[in-house]
Amino acid sequence: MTPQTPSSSGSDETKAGVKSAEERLMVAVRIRPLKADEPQRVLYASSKKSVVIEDDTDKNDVLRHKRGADKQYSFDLVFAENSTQEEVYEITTSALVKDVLSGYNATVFAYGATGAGKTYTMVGDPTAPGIMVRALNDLFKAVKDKEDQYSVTMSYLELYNEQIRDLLNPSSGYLELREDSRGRNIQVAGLSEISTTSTNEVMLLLQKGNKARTVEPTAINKTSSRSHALLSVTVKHTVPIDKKNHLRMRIKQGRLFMIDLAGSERANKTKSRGKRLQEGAHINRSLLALGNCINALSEGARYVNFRDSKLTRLLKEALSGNCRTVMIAHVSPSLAQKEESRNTLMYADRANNISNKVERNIYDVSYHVSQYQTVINELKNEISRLQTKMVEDRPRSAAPVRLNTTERNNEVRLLREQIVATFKEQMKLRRKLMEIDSHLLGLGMDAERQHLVISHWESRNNKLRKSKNTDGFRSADNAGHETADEASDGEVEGESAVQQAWGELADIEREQERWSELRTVIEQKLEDCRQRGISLEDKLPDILSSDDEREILALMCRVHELEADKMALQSERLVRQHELRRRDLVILRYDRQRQLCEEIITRQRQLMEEHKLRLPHDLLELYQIYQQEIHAATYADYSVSPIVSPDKLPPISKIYSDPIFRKSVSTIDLSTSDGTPPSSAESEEITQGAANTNNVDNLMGHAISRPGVSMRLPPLQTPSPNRPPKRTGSNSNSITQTIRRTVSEDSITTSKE
Ligand SMILES: Nc1ncnc2c1ncn2[C@@H]1O[C@H](COP(=O)(O)OP(=O)(O)OP(=O)(O)O)[C@@H](O)[C@H]1O
Repeated sequence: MTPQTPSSSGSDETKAGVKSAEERLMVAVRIRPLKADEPQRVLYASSKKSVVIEDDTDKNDVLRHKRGADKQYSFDLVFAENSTQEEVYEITTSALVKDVLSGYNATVFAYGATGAGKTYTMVGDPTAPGIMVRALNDLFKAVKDKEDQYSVTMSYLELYNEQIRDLLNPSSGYLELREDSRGRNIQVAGLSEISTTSTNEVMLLLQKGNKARTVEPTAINKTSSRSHALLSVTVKHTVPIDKKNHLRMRIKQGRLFMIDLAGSERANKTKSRGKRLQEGAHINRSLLALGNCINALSEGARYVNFRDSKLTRLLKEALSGNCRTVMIAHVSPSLAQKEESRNTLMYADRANNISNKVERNIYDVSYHVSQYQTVINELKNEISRLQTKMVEDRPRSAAPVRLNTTERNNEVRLLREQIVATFKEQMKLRRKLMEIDSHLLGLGMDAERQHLVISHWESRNNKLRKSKNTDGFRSADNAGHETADEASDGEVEGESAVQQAWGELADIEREQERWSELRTVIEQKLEDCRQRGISLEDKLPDILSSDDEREILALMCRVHELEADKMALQSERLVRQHELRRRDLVILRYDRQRQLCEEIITRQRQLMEEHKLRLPHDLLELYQIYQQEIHAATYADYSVSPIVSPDKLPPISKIYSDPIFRKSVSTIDLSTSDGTPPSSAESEEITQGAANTNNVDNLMGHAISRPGVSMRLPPLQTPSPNRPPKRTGSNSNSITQTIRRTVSEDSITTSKE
C-alpha cells in the first residue's frame, strides 16, 4: 500500500484500461492562531509532522503533574499557527486539482471543533481566500482556452439538520438522496449542476452559495457554520484516443469534492439552547456516524455502515471508494478547547489508517470500436499461435502413409471443413458476446436515465410542495386555490412518474443480471469451441504430411487475417458513423442555443419598445450583422446540413419592423417550400406581421420565406411543467437512446453479415 501523496498524478494507464492503486488517506492538522481573549496556549506544532498537547496540570502539584504528561501526535502534515492560506492550499490540494484534471476523483474535507478554523481554511475571506476559491481558480486556469476539450460542472449543497439544500438554488427546498439497490451511485435528486467555463461566474456562484449557508453565532464562534457544506466540481476531458486518428475519442472524468464540515461541539460550551441545541444534536449525530465509519475503515472492517447519516452516505465514495482524499483536522491552541482538540487529534489519528483504491476514470466513447479491437486482438493471437505451429516440426504417426490418396484427400477435406466450421462458430459466439456487451451498456445507460427522471421529478415535487405551502398562507382567493390544486395535480403526477421510474429501474437491474448470466454462458461456449479447434489441429500430424499440415495451417492463418481485416473495416465505419452522429448532436445543441438567443433578443427588444428606449446606433448595427449572419448561415447550411432544418433559422422577427432593416425585409421572397407562391392569406399574414411594430410575438409565429425556403417559425420548446416525461425521457434522452440503439443495431447487422 502506498501512502497517499497529494502529487500522485501521472501516466499510469495500462493497455487494458486503467491501473488502480491502494492509497492511504492523507491527514493534515492545522492549528489556528490563539485569539486575544483566549487564556493560555496548550497545543503547538512540535515539527512539520507532529503536534503536542501540553500537560496543563499545576506544576506545583507534583503528584498530579507526574501522572499527566505532554502528549505528541504524528500526522502526514502539521500546519503551525503562522501557516498561510496559500501554503495550506499548495501542500494539501493543488496536486489534487491536477489529479482531477487527469481523471481522478479527489476529496478534501475540513474537520474540527466549532471555531477551530474549518471555514477559514475552506472558504477564507477576500484578503485570504481559502481552498475552495484557490482550487476553482486553478481548475479554470488549466482549462482556459481549451473549452473544446474540457467541460466543467459544479454543484454546492448544504446538509443542515439532516436535510439537503441546494446552495446554488436555495429556493428549491429540501432535496432527496438517492442510491441504487446496492447502495451505489449516490445522487442528490434535483441538485443544480451548473456548467460553466468562466472563472468569474464560478466565483460569483461560490459567493452566492456561501451566503446561502446557514450561519449562526454561538458562544464560541460568532459566525458558526451550522451545516456541512459540500462543493463538487466535475471536469470532463475529451481527447482523441490516438494522435493520428481524431475520430476515436476518450473521456477522462475527474471530480473534486471540497467539504467544510460543521463543527463538533459540546452544548454546554456553545451555550446552545432550543434551535441551536437541536442543530448541535444533528451535527454531532452525523459526525458520530462519520467517526464510526472512520473507526471501522481504519480497523479494516469488512462491513462499514455508511447508512447511519446522510453525511456518511455522501462521503462514502471519498472514504472507501475510488478517491484520493485529504482530511484537514483543525484545532485551537487554546486551553479552553483542549478537550475538543484532543478529540479531533484522536479522530484524525484514526483516519490516518484508512486507505482507498484509486483509479482514473476513463471511458471510451467509442466503446463498440474497442469491442471490435478486442476481437481483432484475439484473431491476431490465433494467427501467431497458428504461425508457431507451422514452423514447429511435430512428431507424426505412420497413419498418413497407410492411407491411399482418395482416403487421404477425403480425410483432409473433412478435417479442413471441421476446422473451418469451428472457426465460424467461434466468430458467431464472439459477435454474440459483442451484442451482449452492447446491450449491457445500453441497460446501464437506461438505468442512468431512470435516475435522472427520478431526480427531475423529485426536485419538481419539492418545488410544488413549497409553492403549495406558500399559497396556503395567502388569502383564500380563487386564484390561490387554483394554484394549490394545480400543484397537487402536479405532485400526484410526479409521484406516479417517480414510482414508474423506480419500477423500470428494478426491471432494468433484473435484465442486467439476466444478460450478465447469459454472457458467462456464451463466454464458456466460446472457450469450449476454441479448445475443440485446437484439438482438431492437433489431429493433423496423425493423418497429414508436414507439408499438407502447413498448407492447412497457412489457410487457417489467411482466414483469420481476412476476418481481422473485415473487423477493422467495420470498426472504422462505426467510428465514422459515431463521429457524424456526434457532430449532428453538436449542431442540434448550437441550434437550440441560437433559438434561445433569438427569444432573449426579441423579448429584450419588445421591452425596449414598450419603454420607448432609443437603441444606440452600434447596437442596431449589431442586429444587422446578426441578421446577415443568420441569412448567410441559412444559405450555407441548407445545402450541406440535413440535420439543421432551414425553418429553424429565423431572423429576429422584430427587426423587420425597424427602418434600418426594412431593406432586408423587402428582399424576402414570399414563396413556399415547394417553390409555389404563398397563399394570399399567408402573404397577408407576413405583411401584416412585418408591419405590426408593436407585436413581436405575432411575428415569431408567422411564416417567413427566403428564396426557395419557406419557414414557419417554431416556438421555443419549453417543456410543460406538468407533463410527465415519456418513457424515453427528454429530447436529449431520446437522442441518446437513438444513438445507442443504432450502434447496437450496427453490431447486430454486422453479425448477420
Ligand atoms: N488560520 C487562521 N488564521 C487567522 N484567523 C483564523 C484562522 N483560523 C480561524 N480563524 C478565525 O477564527 C474564527 C473561527 O474560524 P472559523 O469560522 O473558520 O471556524 P469553524 O471551525 O469553521 O467554526 P464552526 O464549526 O463553528 O463554523 C474566525 O473568525 C476566523 O477568521
